[in-house]
Amino acid sequence: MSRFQIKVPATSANLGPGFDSVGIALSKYVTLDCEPAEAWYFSVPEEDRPYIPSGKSNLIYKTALFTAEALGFDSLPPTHVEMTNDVPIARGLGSSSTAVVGGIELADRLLNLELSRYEKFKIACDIEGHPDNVGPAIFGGIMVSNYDGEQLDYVPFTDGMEQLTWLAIIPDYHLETEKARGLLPVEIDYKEAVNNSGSANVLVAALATKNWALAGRMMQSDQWHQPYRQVLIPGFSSFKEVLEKEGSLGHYISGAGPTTVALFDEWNDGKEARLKETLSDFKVEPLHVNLSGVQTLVPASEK
Ligand SMILES: Nc1ncnc2c1ncn2[C@@H]1O[C@H](COP(=O)(O)OP(=O)(O)OP(=O)(O)O)[C@@H](O)[C@H]1O
Ligand SMILES: N[C@@H](CCO)C(=O)O
Repeated sequence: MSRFQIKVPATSANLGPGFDSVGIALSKYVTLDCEPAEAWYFSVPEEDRPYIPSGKSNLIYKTALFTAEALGFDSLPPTHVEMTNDVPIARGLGSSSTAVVGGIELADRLLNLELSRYEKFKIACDIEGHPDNVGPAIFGGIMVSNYDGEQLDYVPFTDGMEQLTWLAIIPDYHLETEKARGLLPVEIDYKEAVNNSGSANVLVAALATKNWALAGRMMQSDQWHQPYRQVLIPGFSSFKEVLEKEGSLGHYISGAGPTTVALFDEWNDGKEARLKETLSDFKVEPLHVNLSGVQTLVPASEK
């Protein structure tokens, strides 16, 4: 085995009413530089060490082993994985998906599995439970998908996405997905569900036909999860006025939160400077679509 590098994009899930079903890959990355070693070891950036273990309890390793075992192998060649992480942990930008998708890619490479993207997606869904983050992290672009525990149906699309800016408004605290899911109701009224499903359908049709203004409006119409989760995001109710003043088409809680993402079809330095000043309690980062999904790169000297 030679040295190689795996690069996995961040993702933003739900996009409002596309709950557990719609997601986009964005221009922030976890990079894993891998080389043969005597024993498994993950070099984790200092600020992430309280949350990401360096040994075999690391989610990347656990996922790689799960993948290997699912394919009939009982071990993986020991590897030193040096992680560079630009995807903040537990902020709603798909950090756990970067680990899951990175782990599958790692097993694929170490054991020459040559899994298809569909096979990787299926394994990732079995681990993550829902497809909306792992799908775009594997394929890039926007992914619309459904997984019922057995059947995985999906439609990726990328057309026209490059022109959009997805502004991430990132608080400086963690919110674990498990906690944010714990706030959701067990049941929902039939009429309300029909209405929510209608909003999600219009969201997807608007994205597919590049009707960005309508897509933005639908992002804000969500009633599946945002009304229940807003309480965990101080300041969320004040974003609308601030963002609309700068021409935002709509905004939503990214994944399980606490990051909010706002959609812009026109972006410039002036908007960025003003929003950074107004939203100074948050890290404000303009992001763009990632079109490739996860990639493995082998240095020319190792080929
Ligand atoms: N690079 C990584 N390597 C290993 N484990 C990671 C990595 N990044 C995240 N994790 C694991 O995933 C957990 C965070 O997952 P969680 O689902 O709560 O948040 P998220 O994926 O960032 O948010 P969301 O799913 O809403 O987008 C961390 O506590 C850690 O256990
Ligand atoms: N769809 C998921 C994304 C976070 O993993 C949620 O909102 O809980």
